[in-house]
Amino acid sequence: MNLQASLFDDPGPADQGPGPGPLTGLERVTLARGAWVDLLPGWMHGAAELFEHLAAHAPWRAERRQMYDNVVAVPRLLAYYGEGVPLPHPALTAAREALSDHYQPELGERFVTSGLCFYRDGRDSVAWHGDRIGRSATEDTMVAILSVGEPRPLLLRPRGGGGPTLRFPLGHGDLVVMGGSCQRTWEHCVPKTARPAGPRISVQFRPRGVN
Ligand SMILES: O=C(O)CCC(=O)C(=O)O
Ligand SMILES: [Fe+2]
Repeated sequence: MNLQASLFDDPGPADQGPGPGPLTGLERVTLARGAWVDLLPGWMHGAAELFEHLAAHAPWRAERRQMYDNVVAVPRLLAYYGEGVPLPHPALTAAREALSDHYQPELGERFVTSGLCFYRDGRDSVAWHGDRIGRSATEDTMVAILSVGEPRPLLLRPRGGGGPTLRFPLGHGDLVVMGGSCQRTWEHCVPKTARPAGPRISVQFRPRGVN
């Protein structure tokens, strides 16, 4: 059999569309103050196809927020899927369920909500914050983030200072999970950049009551 024929005969993973790989390669980085992050580059297969699907089909909203005396545009597009609301691609459902199965023994519950952010270019960003609305203000929890599209750095620093800023470039199907006290004792951001930056979509999976 020649190579060409064998390639056409083999319905490899690429023919099955986007989907998450195994979570066996996860690597944990232990941070100070009871926080940690788990990392798995390239977890989502077909990440480019998934990016195109989400960019075209998620119900993107451009939000505006009161900022002191002004109403300003939130510098990214947002979409949100609450508990029980079907996700816009089966690869995201598979990702959420795989994460839930993997982390349930440690987390004690499942990931149920999905927030999406679309960073169209380097002017889009999210400022320093912890996801501290709800139970995460007082309890350890986890927020799992899948990134598709071009990489943008996710930065982490201890809340209130006292340590170096860590930098994780995330895109192309990469997974990061922030765990332990990370939302209370650390902050994260995706900074603006003057350098050319291609579009990135992040999908944040969270347990009930964590925002
Ligand atoms: O886009 C990201 O990776 C981070 C998004 C984020 O921190 C949030 O939506 O709370
Ligand atoms: Fe966040």
